Amino acid sequence: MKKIAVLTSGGDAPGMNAAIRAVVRKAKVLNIEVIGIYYGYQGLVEGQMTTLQVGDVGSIIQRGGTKLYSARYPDFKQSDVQDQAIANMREAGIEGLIVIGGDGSYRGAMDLVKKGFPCIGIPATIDNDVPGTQYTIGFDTALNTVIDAVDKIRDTATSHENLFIVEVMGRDAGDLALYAGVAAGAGAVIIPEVDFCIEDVIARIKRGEYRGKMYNIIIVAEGVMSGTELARLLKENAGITTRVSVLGHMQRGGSPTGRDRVLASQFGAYAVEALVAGKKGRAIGVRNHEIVDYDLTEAFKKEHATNLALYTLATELSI
Ligand SMILES: Nc1ncnc2c1ncn2[C@@H]1O[C@H](COP(=O)(O)OP(=O)(O)O)[C@@H](O)[C@H]1O
Ligand SMILES: O=P(O)(O)OC[C@H]1O[C@](O)(COP(=O)(O)O)[C@@H](O)[C@@H]1O
Ligand SMILES: [Mg+2]
Repeated sequence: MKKIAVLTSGGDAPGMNAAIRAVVRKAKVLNIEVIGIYYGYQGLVEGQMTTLQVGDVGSIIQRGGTKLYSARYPDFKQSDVQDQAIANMREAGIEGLIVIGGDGSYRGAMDLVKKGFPCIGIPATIDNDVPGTQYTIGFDTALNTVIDAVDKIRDTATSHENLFIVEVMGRDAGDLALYAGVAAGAGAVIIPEVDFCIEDVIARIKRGEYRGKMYNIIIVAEGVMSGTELARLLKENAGITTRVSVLGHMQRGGSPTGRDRVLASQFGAYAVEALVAGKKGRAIGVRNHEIVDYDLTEAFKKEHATNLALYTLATELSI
């Protein structure tokens, strides 16, 4: 293999740049040229690409976002659009593609594999919702961003004895909300993987009040409902007044944590090795500290499993 390409797709995640850097540098070690595709699948179809030299990925390991830009490009579900992407890559002499993204991006990659073009997926999304890997690039950074935000909200919540609802991203997954809830000591965590019961939330708040807790912080994952909706339910069902803080896209930004940088570096290098070894339609992941590869379809056909033991712990520790 003499020439490969790399792109970033879907929601950006801190650490994507570190993964791009690792791909380019590992490829250099193996004497392989790397083409960077701009704007994810859209750029692939429109032929927006450039050669990435070792120096082009200098000083990006510490930066959030993605140097290659990203896009959501629904047209990529169309077979003829995918054919165009493959034609562009073949014309440019590209023999394999590394896709850095989430479950949606993996579907696109698998379609290319089915059409005979080798692809490897690197999981990068703050949602941590890619089945088959315990962690995705960006999750740890986003988690620390949420923890920092909740810590700050706690300062004002305690000072004014207010009850706060913090709405956290994650699409249909509750990992970000759950891990942040444990790490920031939230009074309650509401995630899509556990049936929602307004009475339970109210009981939790009342129990806190009974033991003298005059403020509270409830973390709700966006996949369950919005913070505003939860505020309305608490008001209507128990007359409880809350303030709502929607953290929004700040959760996707910032300099990646050490953990995300290391993971991204390992994933990037491993993906290049996998392509060179002739693998195709494989997803890279981490399981019990070991970097592994597995069937790409497993990453979007299976359900993402959150850590329910951690949920139990969260409820136990926030009595
Ligand atoms: N079923 C699909 N078939 C082909 N391409 C897809 C499919 N789903 C998503 N994609 C491509 O992957 C891109 C990113 O997917 P998205 O779900 O938005 O983000 P993520 O990859 O982070 O989960 C989409 O904009 C689209 O170009
Ligand atoms: O910025 P957008 O396009 O509104 O997307 C918001 C979504 O993107 C995310 O930040 C990341 O999701 P993906 O990794 O699937 O792209 C989700 O947490 C959130 O629901
Ligand atoms: Mg996704």
